[in-house]
Amino acid sequence: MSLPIYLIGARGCGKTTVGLALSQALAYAFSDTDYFLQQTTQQTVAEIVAAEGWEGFRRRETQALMAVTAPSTVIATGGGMVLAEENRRFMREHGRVVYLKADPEVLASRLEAYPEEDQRPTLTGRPIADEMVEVLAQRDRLYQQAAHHVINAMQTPEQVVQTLLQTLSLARAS
Ligand SMILES: Nc1ncnc2c1ncn2[C@@H]1O[C@H](COP(=O)(O)OP(=O)(O)OP(=O)(O)O)[C@@H](O)[C@H]1O
Ligand SMILES: O=C(O)C1=C[C@@H](O)[C@@H](O)[C@H](O)C1
Ligand SMILES: [Mg+2]
Repeated sequence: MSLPIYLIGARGCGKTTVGLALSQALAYAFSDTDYFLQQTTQQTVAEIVAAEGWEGFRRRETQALMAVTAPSTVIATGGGMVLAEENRRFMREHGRVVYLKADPEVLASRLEAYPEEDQRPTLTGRPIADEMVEVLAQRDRLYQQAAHHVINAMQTPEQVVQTLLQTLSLARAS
C-alpha cells in the first residue's frame, strides 16, 4: 500500500477537480475533507460557519483530515487546512503533500465563474479578487511550508494531473 497524497492550495486551485482525476489515474481512492464534512454533518460549509463560527469549522476540519487519511488515497483538502500547525505536521508525517499553486487573478476568475457560496462563504467580506490577494498573502508561506512539492496549477486539469504523476514518480525513484 502507498502513502496518501494530500493536495493543498487556495480555493479554486483545483484540489477537488484534479484530485479526483489523479485518483483515477493511480487507481487510488479519493476523499475530500469538505465533502466529508458535508456528508457527516449534513450541512454546508456556510451552515457550519453560521452555527459554530470559523473556529468550529476549523476544529471539524482537523477531525475530517484524520478521518479520511488512509493508504492509497488522494485527499483533496479544504483551502484553509494549512492554517493549523497540527494539520501541516500531520499531513507531512502521514503522506506526500502537494501544493497546487496559482496566481490570485486566475483563482479569482475561476471562483467568479462558479462561486458555490454554500461551500465557499466569504472569508473577509471583500470582493473575490481582493479576498484572493489577501488570502494568498497570508497563506502562501504556509502552503509552501507544508508541501513536499509545488506544482503549477495554471494549466489544464489534464496537464496538472500529468505533472503530478511525473513529480510523484520521480519522488519515489529518488
Ligand atoms: N486547472 C484548471 N483549469 C481551469 N479550471 C479549473 C482548473 N482546476 C479547477 N478548475 C475549476 O475551478 C473551480 C474550482 O475548482 P475546485 O473545486 O477543484 O477547486 P478546489 O481547490 O477544490 O477549491 P476549494 O478549496 O474551494 O474546495 C471549478 O469550477 C473547476 O472546474
Ligand atoms: O480557503 C478556505 O478557508 C476554505 C476553502 C474551502 O475549501 C472550504 O474548506 C471552506 O470554504 C474554507
Ligand atoms: Mg475542493
